[in-house]
Amino acid sequence: MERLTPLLEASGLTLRFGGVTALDDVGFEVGGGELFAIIGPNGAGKTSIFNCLNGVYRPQRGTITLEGTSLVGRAPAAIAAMGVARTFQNPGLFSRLTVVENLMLGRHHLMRTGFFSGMAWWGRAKREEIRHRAAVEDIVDLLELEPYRWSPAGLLPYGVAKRAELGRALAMEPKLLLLDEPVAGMNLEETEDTARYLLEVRAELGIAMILVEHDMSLVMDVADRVLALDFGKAIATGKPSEVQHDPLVVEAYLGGAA
Ligand SMILES: Nc1ncnc2c1ncn2[C@@H]1O[C@H](COP(=O)(O)OP(=O)(O)OP(=O)(O)O)[C@@H](O)[C@H]1O
Repeated sequence: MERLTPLLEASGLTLRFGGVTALDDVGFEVGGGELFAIIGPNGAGKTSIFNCLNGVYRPQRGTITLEGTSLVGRAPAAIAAMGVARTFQNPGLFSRLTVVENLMLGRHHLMRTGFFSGMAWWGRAKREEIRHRAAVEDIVDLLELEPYRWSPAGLLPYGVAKRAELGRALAMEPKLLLLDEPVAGMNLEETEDTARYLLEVRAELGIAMILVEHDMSLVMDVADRVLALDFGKAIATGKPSEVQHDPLVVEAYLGGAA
């Protein structure tokens, strides 16, 4: 039977910093529309994987392909333009701009019309503007950002700022979204809201997501599959319930807590 090509394929990833091996022969695949989580104790290599995926680090060995096209050696901006978006632990919004303006900026790379061509082709520029505004409105609806649409991002409560940052990443219309600890610093209610929004993004938009997260209950609730890392090595991959009970994973976490 013919095997479908996964959206993202990483194989043999090895990343060293001097004597430290941050990633040691790590491989995984993410399918279209899949919510894939990466877990592991502090220093296990989770952030290093994100930095390899988005071109901040170049692994010494291994391959990464998005729809069959290699990402290794490409600059972060080129990888973003290929459809890989990322959110950060601390929201990186423009604090003086409103939520809607921040979301519009997320669409900047999709905008074709510059100022002068906009003057010459007013009709086309107008149609493009309407299309971008409609796409932003869909995200405002999906993430329930309506009450905050005119608020400067710098004045948003923390949980809402993280949601607006998710919105800005979605506005890029990515194929793959990298979420770096999306519930770090959130209270229980904000965490539950985030879980709901992530599930809605998957259901409504079908965007594949990779989630790095310390909050195990969130991972267990939302992830389709989980990769567990320890000391830069992949120690388990599978359904959340399988990985949670894997002896190597239990040992890695208990070892870390001892
Ligand atoms: N720029 C760097 N220079 C030197 N060592 C690094 C660098 N980045 C990461 N490392 C090392 O690589 C290893 C993996 O780090 P990484 O940040 O990927 O882990 P992590 O799983 O994301 O940890 P945390 O949960 O604490 O964020 C660690 O030993 C770390 O000290």
